[in-house]
Amino acid sequence: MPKTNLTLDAEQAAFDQEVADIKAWWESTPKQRQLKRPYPAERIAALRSSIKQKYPSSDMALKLWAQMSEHEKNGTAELTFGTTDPIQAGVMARHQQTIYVSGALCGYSRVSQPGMDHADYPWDTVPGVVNQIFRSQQWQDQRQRQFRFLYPKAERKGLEHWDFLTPIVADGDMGFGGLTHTMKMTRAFVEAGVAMFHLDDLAIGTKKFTIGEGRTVIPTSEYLSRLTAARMQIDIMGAETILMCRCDTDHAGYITSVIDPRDHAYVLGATKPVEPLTTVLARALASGADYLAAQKEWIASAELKTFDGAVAAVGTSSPDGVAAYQAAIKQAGSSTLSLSDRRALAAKHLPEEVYAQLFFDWDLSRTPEGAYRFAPNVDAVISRALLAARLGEVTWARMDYPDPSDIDVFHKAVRAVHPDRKFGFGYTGGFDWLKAGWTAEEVKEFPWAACKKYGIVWHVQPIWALQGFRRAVQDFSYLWQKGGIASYMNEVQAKELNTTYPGLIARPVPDEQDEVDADDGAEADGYARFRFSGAYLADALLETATMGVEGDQKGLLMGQGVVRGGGLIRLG
Ligand SMILES: C[C@](O)(C(=O)O)[C@H](CC(=O)O)C(=O)O
Repeated sequence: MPKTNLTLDAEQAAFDQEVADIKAWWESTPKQRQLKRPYPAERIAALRSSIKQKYPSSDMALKLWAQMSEHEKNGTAELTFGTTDPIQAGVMARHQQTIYVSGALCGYSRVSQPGMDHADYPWDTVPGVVNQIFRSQQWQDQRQRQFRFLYPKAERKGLEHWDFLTPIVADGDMGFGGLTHTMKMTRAFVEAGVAMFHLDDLAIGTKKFTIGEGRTVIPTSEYLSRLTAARMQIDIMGAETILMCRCDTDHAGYITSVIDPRDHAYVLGATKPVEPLTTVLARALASGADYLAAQKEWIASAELKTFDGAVAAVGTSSPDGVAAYQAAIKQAGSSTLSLSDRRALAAKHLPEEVYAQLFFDWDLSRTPEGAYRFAPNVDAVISRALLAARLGEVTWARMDYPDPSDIDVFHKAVRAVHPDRKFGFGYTGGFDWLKAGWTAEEVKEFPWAACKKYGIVWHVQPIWALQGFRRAVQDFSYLWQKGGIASYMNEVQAKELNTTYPGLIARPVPDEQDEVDADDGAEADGYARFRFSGAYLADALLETATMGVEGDQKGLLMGQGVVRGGGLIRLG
């Protein structure tokens, strides 16, 4: 017995309509048109549930997209920083257009078991923090709105009016597992209200670059599948959520697999017939020898090189053969050539006796975890970013070091193919710009110059709450310890009571000015505190909820008359 009344014809018609709607949506805006999905609309329609939902994430994404487009047009940029705290996020609304929820910060402080930036917390941790911040933004927005409507129209123009609904950009790290983890995380982000999140190409469980061990990335094909999984989930939800394709290949030290020929040019192998590294390391461990020293010694003995490097080294006696090889791989599309294609071209272009001396073995240098050694250059990052660009609207090449040449070459190369591309840029806490070759003047101008020159419209200092907030807390803790309540009163309270933070103004509603002026000082102070706490929103809610209650009972229900003027909505 069928369990639904839907006829086959009606089911098909609804499906066909859905497919047509999806196709029209994908063609409807430049934001959508730049995406080139590897799957058809029919697939997405079939993967959807029949209940259509609308997500605030779409509103926030479109708002962010408009902000970034405006920056791009005007040669300006958004500068934000990382936080995980709703209160800080609310204050940021004054000068920032976006909020960044950093994975490193979440792992440090928003989990039951804190740790460093290793992305080893559950996949729903960052979406959970985004959700909390987004709800608090909505509350701030609601509180401000109600406060504003305590004033008649003419007087509202004297009040500061902030946009608390600041689009949230979040750290999706490497998607936290297999593709279905990535989809679940994506769904959680969309449901949480995120405007944009980034996904990178780091390997799962090996994010440890912040302690200098070298990053491990995944093959290009796996990175693209990861991004596709996220895009697909966003499409299934019919959302506008922006996907930022972050690439961490710059200076990565390892790659998990060599399944994708597009990575082969950068994989290192032993060019001497040495023992496998794993054998040497196992022996060192068994004998109690220094593991790192054994590894270092092995690396020196293996003379690690890329295959092209090995060809160049062995071919010093045959510069013509090497040049012919290099020309051949260039002609064949160097960045996509597999190792066996390269070997065949080396055999063809090097003299026989030179080719016979060529030794290259990338298995010998695999780590005990099975990863291959990797030596990518900026071209590798460009190739990945170009392939990823069709799946996400914004690009970020995460760099360990602000190398002026890499920054320049990377952005120009991607823009040469996608002239309208928007980029994000992250500053790590340890960037030493002057050491990297920038002048003080260039550093000062960087955020704005980078927009005009490269289209970098969104800049983030992700870990401000580690460096900047720590500093602020230290300063205050010293002040409080030394100066007690007097310094609190002068340095904190006095400034805050005069704050212009919308809706937290210690200012009475105009109609009641006289009443307050007539009050004795204590009451007036109480009134100010009442405003400061923002309690008027609760009073307005109570007042509205008790509108049907008569006479004296009303005062009781509303809590000893605390509502005095606080909740009355004046529309004028
Ligand atoms: C942005 C980042 O992913 C983060 O977790 O905040 C980190 C920050 C950092 O290490 O400085 C990153 O860039 O990987």
